[in-house]
Amino acid sequence: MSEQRLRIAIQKKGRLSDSTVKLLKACGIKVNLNTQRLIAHSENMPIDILRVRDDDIPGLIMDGVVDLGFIGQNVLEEESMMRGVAGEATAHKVVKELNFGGCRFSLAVDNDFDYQGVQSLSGLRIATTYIHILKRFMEEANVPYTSCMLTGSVEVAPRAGLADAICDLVSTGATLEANGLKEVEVIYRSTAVLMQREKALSNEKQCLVDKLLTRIDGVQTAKESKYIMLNAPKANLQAISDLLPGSDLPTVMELAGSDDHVALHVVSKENLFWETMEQLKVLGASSILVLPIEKMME
Ligand SMILES: Nc1ncnc2c1ncn2[C@@H]1O[C@H](COP(=O)(O)OP(=O)(O)OP(=O)(O)O)[C@@H](O)[C@H]1O
Ligand SMILES: O=P(O)(O)OC[C@H]1O[C@H](OP(=O)(O)OP(=O)(O)O)[C@H](O)[C@@H]1O
Ligand SMILES: [Mg+2]
Repeated sequence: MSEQRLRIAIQKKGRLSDSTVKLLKACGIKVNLNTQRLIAHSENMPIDILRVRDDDIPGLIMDGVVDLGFIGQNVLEEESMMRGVAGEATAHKVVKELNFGGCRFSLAVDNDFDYQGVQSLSGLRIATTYIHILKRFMEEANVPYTSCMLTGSVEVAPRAGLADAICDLVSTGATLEANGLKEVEVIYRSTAVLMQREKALSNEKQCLVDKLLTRIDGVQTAKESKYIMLNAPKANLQAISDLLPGSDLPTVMELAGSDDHVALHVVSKENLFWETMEQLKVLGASSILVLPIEKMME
């Protein structure tokens, strides 16, 4: 691997992989990730993509072996605490928060457990993957407990008799429900982030990182924005514009053959909900189109 090429670590297979690969592609990085190879070289930029288990990504950045890494904040936090205890290097920079991988790290117990607050867990055994984040929470709450470290299938621990409670990642809550568990305490909220090694990069590499960060902003803003087109009666133009969420100034255009209606186009920073569309309709708007935006640069 050449020192001149930017090294980016991504999760090989799992919850973050698809969104990360999609983001890299949307940023214009051409790379063939259809093979099983650990390292993939971009065809159009001096970038190498390393595909590893997510647990390994923070360490690779903290040891300066890799320049950038896409990782869940929960894994980053856990690794930082673990290395802190072991006296190992933890320095890094979080250079971008990402709009995927959103989840919470929560305590959960059996549905029939009489939970009266975190004190109810006193002296019990809690299964988790992220033992340090759990430890910090329980110490702050001053509740003694025993931890049981499991790297997967944490939700089955109570039924299997391995633990009395669990602390695991939750998004929809479907996995908890399927295992007869209820969420009782959210102890950490996480999204995916882009992290960079602490030691300065060469000018060329840093320029490339800056370009990538601008492109990520462009992709993320575009994803949250919509291009809205509609026809509106001139009499209600102001009322209609006021209803459009977080929008820039609209473009108003003549409609061929109509004296009392105009076409209105606007980029909105938020999605347009059905309720708002119905209100627009009441104000006389018609032919309302809400279109996705692929890229943006402001
Ligand atoms: N249900 C979820 N919804 C959204 N994001 C999630 C969810 N579960 C986990 N995540 C986020 O995605 C990250 C990766 O989750 P995943 O389940 O793929 O990890 P893993 O099984 O540890 O993978 P690996 O094999 O790479 O170690 C988590 O650390 C968390 O930040
Ligand atoms: O609240 P939910 O939407 O049900 O999501 C929560 C589940 O998602 C994650 O696991 P994942 O499905 O990624 O599989 P894994 O256990 O193999 O990591 C997490 O570890 C939970 O088990
Ligand atoms: Mg993992």
